[in-house]
This record gives sequence, C-alpha cells and structure tokens, in this order.
Amino acid sequence: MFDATTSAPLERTADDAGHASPPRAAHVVDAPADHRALRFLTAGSVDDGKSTLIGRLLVDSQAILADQLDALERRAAGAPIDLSLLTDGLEAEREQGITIDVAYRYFATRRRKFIIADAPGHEQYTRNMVTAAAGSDAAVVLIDITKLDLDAPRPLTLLPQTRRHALLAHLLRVPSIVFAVNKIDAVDDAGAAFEAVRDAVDAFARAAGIAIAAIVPVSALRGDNVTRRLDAPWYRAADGSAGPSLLQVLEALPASQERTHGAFSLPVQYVQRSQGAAPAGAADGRRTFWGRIAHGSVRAGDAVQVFPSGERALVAEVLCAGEPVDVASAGRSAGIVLDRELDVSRGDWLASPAAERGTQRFSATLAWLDTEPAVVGRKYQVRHGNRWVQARIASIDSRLDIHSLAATDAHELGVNEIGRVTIETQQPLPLEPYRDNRVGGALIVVDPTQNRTSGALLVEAA
Ligand SMILES: Nc1nc2c(ncn2[C@@H]2O[C@H](COP(=O)(O)OP(=O)(O)OP(=O)(O)O)[C@@H](O)[C@H]2O)c(=O)[nH]1
Repeated sequence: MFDATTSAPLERTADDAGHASPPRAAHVVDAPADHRALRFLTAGSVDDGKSTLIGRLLVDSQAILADQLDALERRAAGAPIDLSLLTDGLEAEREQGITIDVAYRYFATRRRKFIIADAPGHEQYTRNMVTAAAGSDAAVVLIDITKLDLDAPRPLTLLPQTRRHALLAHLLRVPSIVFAVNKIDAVDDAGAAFEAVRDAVDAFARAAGIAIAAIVPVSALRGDNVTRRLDAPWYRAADGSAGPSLLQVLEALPASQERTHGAFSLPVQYVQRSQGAAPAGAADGRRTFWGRIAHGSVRAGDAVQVFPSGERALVAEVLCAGEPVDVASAGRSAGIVLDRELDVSRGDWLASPAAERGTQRFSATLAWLDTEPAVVGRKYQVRHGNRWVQARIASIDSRLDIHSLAATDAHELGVNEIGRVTIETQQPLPLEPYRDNRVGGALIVVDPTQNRTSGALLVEAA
C-alpha cells in the first residue's frame, strides 16, 4: 500500500571500474531555503508503533502527494517522472553508511518535503539507526505509553531502549530530537499518563544533556495528533490553543545548515574519465572526482589539496547531477574537475588546503553493535569516507552507564554499549572531531573475520 511513496533507488549506470555514475540531471529542483526537505528517522523498541506511525504519516499526506505528482507530471510534459530524483544524493549517503538496510521514504505536505530513513529489523535496529542518524536532521523517538508502569512513583523510569536510542541520537548529533508518546488511546487517563511520561523524559534529558525539540502525544493507530491536531484540555500550546500535531512539529524543525560553512572536504567515491570537451582551465584528459561533500562548500577557482598525497590544484569546474554549478555545498553529491592532472583515486579526499598530514591515533566514542564484545588489541577494518584501513583498539577507557549516565571503568564493550576508546590505525586518516564534521569524524568498524559491521566510532579528538 505504501509502495508508491517509497523512493526508488536513483537510476545509475556503472563505469569501467564498476562504480556507479552520477544521478541523471533531469528534474532536479532545489527547494527554496525555507522549504528544504527534512530528513528524519524514527527510533523505538519492537512494537512501539514505528511502522504504524510511518504508515499514518504517508497515508494521511497521500492527497498532497498526489497533488505534487500532478505538478511533476505536468512539468515532465509526457515524459515519465522520476520520484527518486526528489531524493538526490541518498544513494551516495547510503554508500557512506554501514548497512544497506535503511529504506528511504518520501512524502510531502504543502509546507515541506520529508525524507524518512526507515530502519527495519529488530536485531539490527540499533545498527541501522546509526546509519540513518548520520544524515538526519531530526530523530523521532517513540515511547509506547502502555509499556510503562504508570503507577510507579514519579518520576517514571523510561525503558532502557528509549534511553539508549535518545542517547545515540544525541551522540550522533542529530540536530533535533522529538519524543512521540504513542498509544495514548490505550490508557485510561491519557492526560495524566502523558504528563507523567513528559516529566520522565524531561528529567532524563536534563540529566543526559539532551536538548528536546518537542514531546508530542500521539495515537498512530487512530491518527490522533499525527497529522490531525488533538483537541484535549491536557495538551495545550502556551497561548492556550490546541498543542501542535507531530506533523506540525516536523514542519517547523530546522533543516541542518551547520556543515555548509567552514573548510571544504569531499571523500572521493569514484573517478570518472569523460570524453567531452574539458572546461577552460581544466587539465587535459579530463577526470571528474565524484563524491558527497562532507563539509563546507566548493566553487571553481578554489584551491584544494589531495589527501593523502598532499598535492594541490585549483578547481576548474564543479558539477551537480551532471550540470556545471557555481557552488556546491555539504550534503550534495558533486563532481570536481581540477586544473591539472593529479593522482587521485577512490578513498582519497579533496579538501581545503591544510598543513595536517593525518592521524593514526585518536580517541573516540564507540557505539558497539556486535554480539562479540569489543576487546583491546583486536584488529578491525575501519571505513572513513570511502577509505578502508586496518585498526586496533589500543584501549577501552570507559563505558557509559545508561542508567546513572556516568562513565564507568570497562575492559570490553558488549552489544549496544557505548564507551570511550583509543584507536590506532595502520595508515593516517584526515580525521576531524565528529562535533565539527559528521562525515569526517565518523568511522564504521567491521569485523574482518565475519565481514559484518561491528560498531560506529565518533571521533572526539584526533
Ligand atoms: N492501541 C494502539 N496500538 C498501536 C498504536 N500504534 C501501533 N499500535 C499497535 O502496536 C503494534 C505494533 O505496531 P508496529 O507499528 O508494528 O510497531 P513497530 O514499532 O513498527 O514494530 P516492528 O514493525 O515490529 O518493529 C501493532 O499491533 C499496532 O497495531 C496506537 O497508537 N495505539
């Protein structure tokens, strides 16, 4: 039933090396600044109502989606329309991620476009959540009100999974965290129950240093307060009017802008050799270096430096979706043509010139996702941007106790545990603190013996 709104993968072709070529240019329209799409993920334990909530959002906005489709069809003037183009860049983002188990769904209201990163699968849920969170503007953490002991002394204790998901979203620096208190139709006194949960969320968030964007009561099943406002005396805005629906909250959240300022960096995903005429000032035998911009912006004339070679060049041309553009910023997939022939391959970085030569030892927050615990001395493969290197855990410095929120001593990290570690890599990497750069500061850890994702590293200090 919801298939029509699931974004199809971008149409891609493979080059000689088997790497995908960039999305086609047709129909890509940048939304005005205040209409940028909001990317969000939903987090919750099994049966909290995640699927029902996403279905509700999609179904209740169908009419509007249909309007949008009409408009797109008119613009395409008879040619088939390609909905996936509305989610430009997601494929590349998915490749940056740790699993491909995250499906992106698209819907729109009159006020905004939305992209939901839907991470199905119970056992791998936390793992998928880490993937989804990396590129998200917001997280909706679901709380099943029927699972809480509403008769317990106040403040209520939130379930460990709720605390973990909220902490992960916070550590992953998802800019806005919304708590959706679901199944309010299934409790006797919804007002009192919601108030108790709201106080518990407030107390937990304050202790954990988590900024709350909103706490919203919903019934995903009945549709109460998802898109349709709930007119209840116990849920009021400051001016006394009915409190906002979840959709109204999402419509008003800021899309992140943080990464478009500051130094430029782009992990090269593949190198394309083109036949066309080179732009003025470009090197002969023109090559285009494609990737998703991790940080900052780039325009023709900018100086860039290649990591690891350290060689420098000027940008001759910037391409987006196959077309030359004046400037491209973080979050977009872009192709860079340089003014001279340099040795650049997949896994390298193009970045604003800097003196740094990379790091081989760094401290990081490690979210461990594997049933085999993380232990000191073991060798793993880590992926940073599009580069794989061998790494070992030099030390496990502490573990975060999700109940007391204190850092405790630890010698290993078990599944779903979060800790502070020191990592050593075999080759230098151009690392940045995750708080400054969500791509340049994140690494995926893979257990080479099992070839599975074992954890995610967020660089604290390089
Ligand atoms: N009473 C009530 N039941 C709900 C509500 N939302 C979801 N449910 C029920 O809760 C159960 C789980 O809902 P799902 O949407 O499948 O939950 P989920 O978190 O997506 O779970 P998985 O898909 O199994 O990960 C289903 O039986 C739903 O009908 C709600 O608002 N009120």
